[in-house]
Order: sequence, then structure tokens, then C-alpha cells
Amino acid sequence: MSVHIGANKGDIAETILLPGDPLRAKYIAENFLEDVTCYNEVRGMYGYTGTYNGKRVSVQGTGMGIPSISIYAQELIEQYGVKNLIRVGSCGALQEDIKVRDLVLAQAASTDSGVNQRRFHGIDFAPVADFNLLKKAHDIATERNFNVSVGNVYTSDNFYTEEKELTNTLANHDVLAVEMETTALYTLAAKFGVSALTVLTVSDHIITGEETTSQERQETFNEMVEVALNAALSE
Ligand SMILES: O=P(O)(O)O[C@H]1O[C@H](CO)[C@@H](O)[C@H]1O
Ligand SMILES: O=c1cc[nH]c(=O)[nH]1
Repeated sequence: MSVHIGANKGDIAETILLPGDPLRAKYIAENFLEDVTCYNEVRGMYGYTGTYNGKRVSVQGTGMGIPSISIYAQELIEQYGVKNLIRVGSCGALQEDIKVRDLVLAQAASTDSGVNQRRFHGIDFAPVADFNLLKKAHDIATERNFNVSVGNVYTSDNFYTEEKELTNTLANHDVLAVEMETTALYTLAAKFGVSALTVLTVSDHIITGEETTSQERQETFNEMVEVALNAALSE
């Protein structure tokens, strides 16, 4: 057991999906995996291991924001030997041609967080996705005719913000969407020499104001899960 995960060594697969919402983890386990066991209920942050097309895979809720995902990612890598981490999250779109329910693959992640400023003594580290996972995910999404965009995302410490000028500047520099975890996931993957990718579904639109319900955020982001599972588990 680690501090925040009540699993034994060997209970967690080398490949794991990481939704922020623990109930999305439950939904994924119940609807996509076979032979499922629940290995974690500590803090209600559900974790499950099962199989997808015969291959072993886990899914673990991470909670919201950089501090929370950092705890789960580090314990999964250091204490359970996880090697491939694919975040499956929701985001707010920053570009007009990206629509609600479209997919966004995070090639890189900008941030307003001070965490990496401290880690890298004030220099601007550029956290990036694993190229192989990114390429596979993009191939799978385009083969299936899903609406998908690839590019920079903005990992913000604030869900509620009045920084319209900042949002406009980010949008004008081709940042595709805002979410709250990817900078940390990519940085920890680089530190520990493992692979990471973030696959996002647009849950709301920062420019048009269109949004989805919390029920939809939990249960209807199936395209994202299909892309993540197939990219992570293909040879
Ligand atoms: O849907 P998840 O994966 O939680 O991701 C997004 O949703 C949460 C905010 O509502 C933040 O965690 C953000 O990154
Ligand atoms: O962090 C997030 C997630 C979804 N939508 C947003 O606007 N922000």
C-alpha cells in the first residue's frame, strides 16, 4: 500500500487511464473492461484493474488539479511500477473551430502553476507528450473519423478565472484548450522515464459558452476512452 492507494504490489497494470473524476473511473471500468477488480477506495478515489481486448489495464481517478494528480502519478510510478499513463479528462475549448464533445490531444502543456518554476529554479521547462502514444492516439482518432485536434493546452490552477485578456493571449498563441493537470503529468513522466499522454474531451466552450452536464462529463465521453485504450494497448 502507498499513502493514498490501498493496493498491493502487482494489483495495478503497467498501463493506466487517469480520469480526474473517480466516478468516470468507475464508468470506464464497468463499461469498457472485463474481469474487473476494484483495488482502491481510499478517499473515494476509485481504482480498478481489468482487461481490454485481453490486455491488462487499470483506471484510477486522480482528483482535480496539479497537487492531486501529482500524488497519484508519483505513487503509481514509483510504488506500483506503472509505465504508461494516459489522462482522460475534460477541458474548455479556446478555439472557435474546436466544438463541444470534440477530442483534444495535448502535445504540450503551458501553465500558470508555480510548481515547475520551483522544480526548475525559475526556468520555463516545456512538458511534452510521449510521441509514440500521441501518434497512435491521433492515428486511431482519425481512422474512426472522430473530430480531433493536436496542440498545446493550458494547465491552470484556477477553474474560475476572470483573466479574459490572458485567455485571449493564449488563444492567439494557438493554445487549444484549458484543463488542470497535464503539466504535472508530463513533468513527472519525464522525471521518472515513463510515457504519458493526455486525451481530452471538450466539456465546455470558453468562447461560445456552450457546455455539457456533469452526467455527460461522467458518462458520455466514450470516444476519448476508446482512443486512450487502443493507443495505450496497441503493439
Ligand atoms: O474532467 P477532469 O479529468 O477532472 O478534468 C477537468 O475537469 C476538472 C474541472 O472541472 C479539472 O480536473 C479539469 O482538468
Ligand atoms: O479545467 C477545465 C475543465 C473543463 N473546462 C474548463 O473550462 N476548465
